[in-house]
Amino acid sequence: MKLSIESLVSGYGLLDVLHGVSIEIAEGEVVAVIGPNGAGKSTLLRTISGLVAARSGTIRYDGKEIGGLAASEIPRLGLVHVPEARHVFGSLTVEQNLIVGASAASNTKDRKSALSEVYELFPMLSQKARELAGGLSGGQQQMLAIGRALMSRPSMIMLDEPSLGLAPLVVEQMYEALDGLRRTGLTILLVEQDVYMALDFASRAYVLENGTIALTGASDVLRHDDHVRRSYLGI
Ligand SMILES: Nc1ncnc2c1ncn2[C@@H]1O[C@H](COP(=O)(O)OP(=O)(O)OP(=O)(O)O)[C@@H](O)[C@H]1O
Repeated sequence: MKLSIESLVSGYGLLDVLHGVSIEIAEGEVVAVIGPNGAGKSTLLRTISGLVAARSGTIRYDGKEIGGLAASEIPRLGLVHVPEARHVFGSLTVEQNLIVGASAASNTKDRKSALSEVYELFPMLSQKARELAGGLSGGQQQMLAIGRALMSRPSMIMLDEPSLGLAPLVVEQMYEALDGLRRTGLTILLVEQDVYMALDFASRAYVLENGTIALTGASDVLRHDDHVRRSYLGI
């Protein structure tokens, strides 16, 4: 397994948010986590990437326990997280923002080839390379945040609600761009409130409710599940 999480408990202060979550993602899989507001989806990604400490349970990445590692060590293992808040540097150009994402250990040649890979995936970023990131639209900033994460050449990426705050047409454009990313064979864990988009994009999904996995299955099966239809698809 690429990522294997067992009985994960985590939270903030006195509050437990995840109450024993177990999920598995194989190499090259595209998996979504869906669920209502406050279910703990972002907390799950933050715990995997070391921003929130796990209270118990195990998190294995490429077979290695990463549960106790610092947030700065995890991207070095090839696992990157694009958080909900995009945090692009508005006063830097698009290209400068991308360079910030390159691994500190990389040399100029590595950076150049990482840049051209990102530009190939997201041609819009290449067209706007010399423009200030602050002038980009929300959707373009989201793509920049994803492009920046790709600069370290990860083997797995976690995306937290890439559609948040974007107009429906922009969401569709962004998922078209993400389709190229999926076709590279990268392992992807996607947290998404837009359940239609999530089930279209991922081959499998977990439904997280109140900090526990309520349901899991292939996207095609979940799309026809009564609970998913009633609670998330409004059918
Ligand atoms: N930094 C924090 N400190 C304390 N409580 C937090 C913090 N971040 C989130 N929470 C609480 O943890 C619970 C789960 O939040 P989380 O953001 O993981 O949910 P979510 O499923 O991602 O929902 P959303 O889609 O609203 O982001 C919520 O009750 C939230 O209020």
